[in-house]
Amino acid sequence: MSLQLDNLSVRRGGQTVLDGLSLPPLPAGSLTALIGPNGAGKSTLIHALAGLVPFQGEASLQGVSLRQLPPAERARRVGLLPQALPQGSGLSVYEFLLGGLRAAGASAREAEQASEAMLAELGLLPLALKRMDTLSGGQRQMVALAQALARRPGLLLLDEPNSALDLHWQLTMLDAVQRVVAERQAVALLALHDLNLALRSCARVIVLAGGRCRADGPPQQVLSPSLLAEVYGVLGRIEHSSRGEALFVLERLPS
Ligand SMILES: Nc1ncnc2c1ncn2[C@@H]1O[C@H](COP(=O)(O)OP(=O)(O)OP(=O)(O)O)[C@@H](O)[C@H]1O
Repeated sequence: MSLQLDNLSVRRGGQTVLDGLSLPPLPAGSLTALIGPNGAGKSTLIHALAGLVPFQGEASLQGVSLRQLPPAERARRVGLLPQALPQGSGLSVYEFLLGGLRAAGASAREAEQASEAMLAELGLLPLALKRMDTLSGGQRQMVALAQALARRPGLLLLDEPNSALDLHWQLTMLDAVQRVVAERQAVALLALHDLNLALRSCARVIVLAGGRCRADGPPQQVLSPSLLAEVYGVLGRIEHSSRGEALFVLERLPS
């Protein structure tokens, strides 16, 4: 499985938001971070790949054009965690997961098994019978991610999956994403602002700015002080802890 983007462009509101994006294939089995400043086009790329925003050019998963997939097949193959989370509803968490799986074509029995297994794997069983409209923002994000993961799609598109999560849940969720992606040999693209999570969990980082790819490669190579200054307008650097972990240090604005 791999995801190929070739000359992908998106116009929104009369502006070119993604400008002829071509990338070496995104591999299966590991996480790719999509980083870049606010307004760079990260969510737009994720929405285009999920079929929510029209695009020019080509995007194909294992040689199959995403644009040509019928909606039901696309729902089966592509799992999306949007930045704007589902609003509360009267559904229970368990029913919400079941609904996502059924919409992606699972039988009732498959949906029940996959929902229970994913809630158990993520430690979310205590929330199973809670109504969606009684959850906190972070709990809703966990449940929406659980729904995307439970379907075990070939392409996972996660838009800031950790933005509402506390430290424990950030690691729980990213580790679960890594497990599912490795087991399923799925392609995973995660829009992230937290460079330390990109360093910890992602094999590759794509830096978007102004709708174009400014850098692409292993995080420790890509996240150089000069790139951070150019793309974000900040002074920052990567340091290594005494245990060898790469850590991003945000210093200050340039004087
Ligand atoms: N529905 C829309 N209509 C018109 N323009 C839009 C729409 N959604 C986004 N844009 C524009 O597209 C550009 C890219 O937005 P996008 O949300 O993809 O950026 P992003 O990199 O995800 O930003 P952030 O980090 O702030 O979430 C921005 O200039 C934004 O104003």
